[in-house]
Amino acid sequence: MTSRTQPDTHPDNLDDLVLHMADVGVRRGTNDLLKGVSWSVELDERWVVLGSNGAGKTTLLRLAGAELHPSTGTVHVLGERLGRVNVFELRTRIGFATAALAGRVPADEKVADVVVSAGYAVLGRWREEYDRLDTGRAEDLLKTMGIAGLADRSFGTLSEGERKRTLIARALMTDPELLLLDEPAAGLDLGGREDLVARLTDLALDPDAPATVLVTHHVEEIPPGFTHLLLLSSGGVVAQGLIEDVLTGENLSAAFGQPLELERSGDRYFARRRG
Ligand SMILES: Nc1ncnc2c1ncn2[C@@H]1O[C@H](COP(=O)(O)OP(=O)(O)OP(=O)(O)O)[C@@H](O)[C@H]1O
Repeated sequence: MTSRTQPDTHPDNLDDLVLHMADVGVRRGTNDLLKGVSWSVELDERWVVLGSNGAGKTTLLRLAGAELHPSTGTVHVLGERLGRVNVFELRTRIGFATAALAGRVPADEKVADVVVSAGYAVLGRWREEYDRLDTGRAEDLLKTMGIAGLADRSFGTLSEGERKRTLIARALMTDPELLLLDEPAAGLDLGGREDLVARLTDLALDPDAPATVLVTHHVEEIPPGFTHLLLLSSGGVVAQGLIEDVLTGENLSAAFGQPLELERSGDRYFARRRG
């Protein structure tokens, strides 16, 4: 089992680290949602967080998004320690695309406005005046995500895949220093998934793109270009490090609690139960 050297509690290279967690636990009642998690993400890294239902992936991402505080241990996000920083300011530097956010977008909101309103940290355009630079950037992002033609449609009329792409465009609108994507391919059909994987690969390979963390249940959804993998199980880290080192049948079997074999085809991965 491969594991990167665990970071210290007080890293001296904090400036190069987008995320740094040291021996982090999140406890609710008697449940440990996360325990003993130590993890760091550098500026140019693109991480996949993989694990079964209930493994703690969303909890980990919410810590990274400064939406949650740890019960134990320390979390630094963009050099700021949670608990000692104004999280409202910190969140403006983070792009976060989640299904929970999709549920809060008003159904009659125009797609272009869902994206552009991120600059004002609001959902639902009201009286803000957006300048030409903002609307131009929103148009470019919709184009990058392949949905420029939907700019005037209302969000409620979009398919699942179109909604996911709109929310990724919104997450990128503020030019964030950290991009967090929670199960971006969940609910997509095969074509939609493959299209999204290709777009996320383009993003991963763009040297100007922010450090990115993508949560998924499926190795098939790992976009080529992503560099690192953290495997979670029952709130703990099974393995972490470079994808080519960490993504093995042995580690997957440990993370998902059953004998799994992994196949690699080109730069994509496939997994199935052994035997
Ligand atoms: N407030 C809470 N109180 C108690 N348990 C909680 C609370 N919030 C989450 N949990 C539990 O913590 C565990 C981890 O949840 P989390 O949403 O982080 O998992 P996940 O890996 O994202 O799961 P999924 O893949 O199903 O979305 C789950 O078993 C969940 O039921």
